Formats: sequence, structure tokens, C-alpha cells
Amino acid sequence: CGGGSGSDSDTIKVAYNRSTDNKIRFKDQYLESVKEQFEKAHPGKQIQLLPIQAPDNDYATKAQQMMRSPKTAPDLVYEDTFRINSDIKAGYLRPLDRYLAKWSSWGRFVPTAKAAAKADDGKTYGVPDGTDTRGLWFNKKIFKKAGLPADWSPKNWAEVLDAARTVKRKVPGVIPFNVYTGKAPGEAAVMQGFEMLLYGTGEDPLYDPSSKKWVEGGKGFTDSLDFIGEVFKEKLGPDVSDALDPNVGTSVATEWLPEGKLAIALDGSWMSQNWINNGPKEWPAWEKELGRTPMPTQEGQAPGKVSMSGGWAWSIPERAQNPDLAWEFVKTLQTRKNAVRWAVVDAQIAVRDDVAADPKYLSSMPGIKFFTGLVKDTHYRPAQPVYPQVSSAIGEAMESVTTGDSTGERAAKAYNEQLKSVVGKAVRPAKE
Ligand SMILES: OC[C@H]1O[C@H](O[C@H]2O[C@H](CO)[C@@H](O)[C@H](O)[C@H]2O)[C@H](O)[C@@H](O)[C@@H]1O
Repeated sequence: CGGGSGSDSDTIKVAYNRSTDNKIRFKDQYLESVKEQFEKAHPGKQIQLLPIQAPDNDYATKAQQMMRSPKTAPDLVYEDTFRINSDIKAGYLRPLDRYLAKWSSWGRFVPTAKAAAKADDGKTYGVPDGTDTRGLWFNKKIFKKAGLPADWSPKNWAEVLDAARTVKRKVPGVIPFNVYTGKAPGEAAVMQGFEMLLYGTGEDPLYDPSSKKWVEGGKGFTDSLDFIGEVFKEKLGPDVSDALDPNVGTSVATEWLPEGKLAIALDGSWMSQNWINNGPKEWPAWEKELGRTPMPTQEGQAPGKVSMSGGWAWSIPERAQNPDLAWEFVKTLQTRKNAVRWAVVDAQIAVRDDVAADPKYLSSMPGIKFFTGLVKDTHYRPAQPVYPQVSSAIGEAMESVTTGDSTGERAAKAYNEQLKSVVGKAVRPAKE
């Protein structure tokens, strides 16, 4: 990949992330089919798909490199919404308002989705194609062997750890609990792991929008790190080397869960995308064998459960050579039919009201009701340009407690120092 836009005004170059697992190709297949539709409807125009096969962090770096020059900038890029503000600030993306104003489907998007790609300047830089929530998946067969209930519903962190300890004792050879951690898995660790803990601890989020300040790591931050430290100290998680592998998410989705090697996974609503779509890991029994339950707050404090939400968006780079044609392709990606198809294929939570009401969407994904139900208690990451840097600092803190090099308290202190170096004075102490 890495081809540039060049000067061919009939070709749209579309950069997107391709899974590092060669068996996972449903996004490629979906894009190929939309490309065919588009080319049929626009004779003489071509879509050139530019898959970037890399772990999440490397994908972002590569896409940013490409966007720096008109010679290499794609005409369309798939952006994780947590990076979009940083890419806007870097000048990589162009506002889409003039297109959106004339596109009636934009009125179908829910406000949180519209906000996900909106910058401080009030302009919108991306069209989101779904969102997600997070919770606990558990293997009922392993739970049965361990004497744990099929309707498991932990009320606090202690009950999650207790169940993992029971599995460790009674079902040797399986990994009791996966919580993503460390630097290499990138945002998967920070969001699915750390933030699913932190946002269930109490008063101190990562960022305080009212004071426009980042919140120093306090008790909740330290407790979240200690929870992770405990999982690895007690050997309730995977081997540390596996946990710190950039592709651990693929192992969870295509081996550990479907092969019955993992009892509990703190993970995303989209996991079933791996077991449908004719691969990468066909697992028709997943619906019967896996249970789902919300991640509880630390002590069970209201609202009792916690979730985080993210999503991806299609953006047009500032240096794109064919922005108008690229926008036409976005519209094709987002015909109602295609938007429904994508939501189903990628196991997304719909962000358009017409997609959310579509019978195909509503009936095709077991679990959709459960994960959509988490939306009302969900949290969004700070939509700040520096967030990706803050996220890296959290990944470092997580890694140091995972390897046992640090305690939660020391890792939180180191985070506070790094936070200051990233955001300067825009920091306030934690309340607790
Ligand atoms: O919905 C499927 C997608 O799930 C992942 O993205 C989600 O989790 C990320 C953190 O791991 C988060 O940054 C993003 O905003 C979420 O949508 C995954 O990274 C994608 O490849 C996958 O298609």
C-alpha cells in the first residue's frame, strides 16, 4: 500500500485498516462490494482500495504519514474517532460541512455520533459508521465446570475477581480472565481495559470538561491500576508475554474464546463479527456458549454498571486530490442498505435512526439488545487532540503494573508527571 493520490481525477484512493489476521477479511469484502456498486453507478470512475495491514497504532502512524503530502494522501481515510481530533489539529483532515448540509441522510445520525467527529471549531470532519459498547463475555461451559452460574451477574470488582479465582482453582488450564493491558495493544488496552475500570470508580474522570482540565490520577486511577496488577500477580490473566502482544485481541477473538481457553473477557460489543461472516472463526455455537453481563462499577455504586463507547468514521484528508468524488463514495457507503449491511457485518451499534429500526439489523445480531442497553450508561473518551498521547501514557502505566515493575500508586504518580508534560497546565488534582 502507500500509493498516493497522484493526479488521476477519476480514481479515489481509500485507505483503511486491514486486520493482521489473514483470515479476517470481512471489511475488505464489504468495501470491495461497495466499490463495485460505485463503479457501476459512476462509469469511468474507479475506487482504489488501500488496505493498511497493521496493528491499530501502526495503522494510525501509516495513515498520518500518507496524509502529510498531496503525493501520498488518500482521498478517503478510515479514522478511529479517538484520533480524529488530533488529526484535525495536525491539519490532516478537511471539514465536511458543505457536503453534509446538502445530504439529507445526515439528519438520521444520532447526536452522539455527530459529536464524535466534530472539532472545537464547530465543524464536522467525519461520517461515523457505527458505535460500540463494552462488557463482560463469559464461557458458560467453563462456568458450569467451575460451579459458577450461567446467569452470572457480578455486582462489583471483587465478584469479578472471585469468579476468576474460582475458575483458576476448579478448571486448570484455562485463562480465567482477560483484561487488555499495556502499550502494544494500544487503545484496546486503554479503553477496553483501564477506562472500563476507571469510569466505574467514582468522581474522577480522565478529563473535566467544565474546567477544561485533565484530572490527575487519584484514588480511582490507582485502584484501577491495582486491579490490573492483581489480575497478573495472581495469574488470573493470560501469560504476560501474550497480554502484551499487539495482536492479543485477535487471539482472544479467534482462539481463546471460541476454543474454550478463556473463561471471562472484558471486551467489545463487536466480538461476534469474528464468528459470523464465514470466518475468520466460524463459531455457530457462540450464542449458546457465551454469556454477557455488564461490567460492574468498583463497589457496585450507581448506576451499578459501566461501559465505554467509540466508533470509526470516514474522513476526507486535507490533501486529498479528489474530495468531491470521495464524498460521493461516502454517500454510497452510507446508503441505507449499505449502512445496515455494515452494521450487521461489523456487529456495530447503529448510529442512524433508520438503521437502528431496520428489521435486518434488529434480528441479525444476537446480543444487540444487551449491548444497545448499555448505551444509556456509557461514557465517551475526551474529544481532545491530546487524548492519544494521554492514552499512551495510560498504556505505560498499565504495562508497569502488569509486569510487576510498579504498584498502582507509583504508576499513577509517573502518569501524573507525564500528563503534565503532555497537557502543560491544563491539569487539576483528583477529588479523591
Ligand atoms: O467495531 C469494531 C471495531 O472495534 C474496534 O474499535 C473500537 O475499539 C477501539 C479500542 O479498541 C476504539 O478506539 C474504537 O473507537 C472502537 O470503535 C477496533 O479497533 C476496530 O478495528 C473494529 O473494526
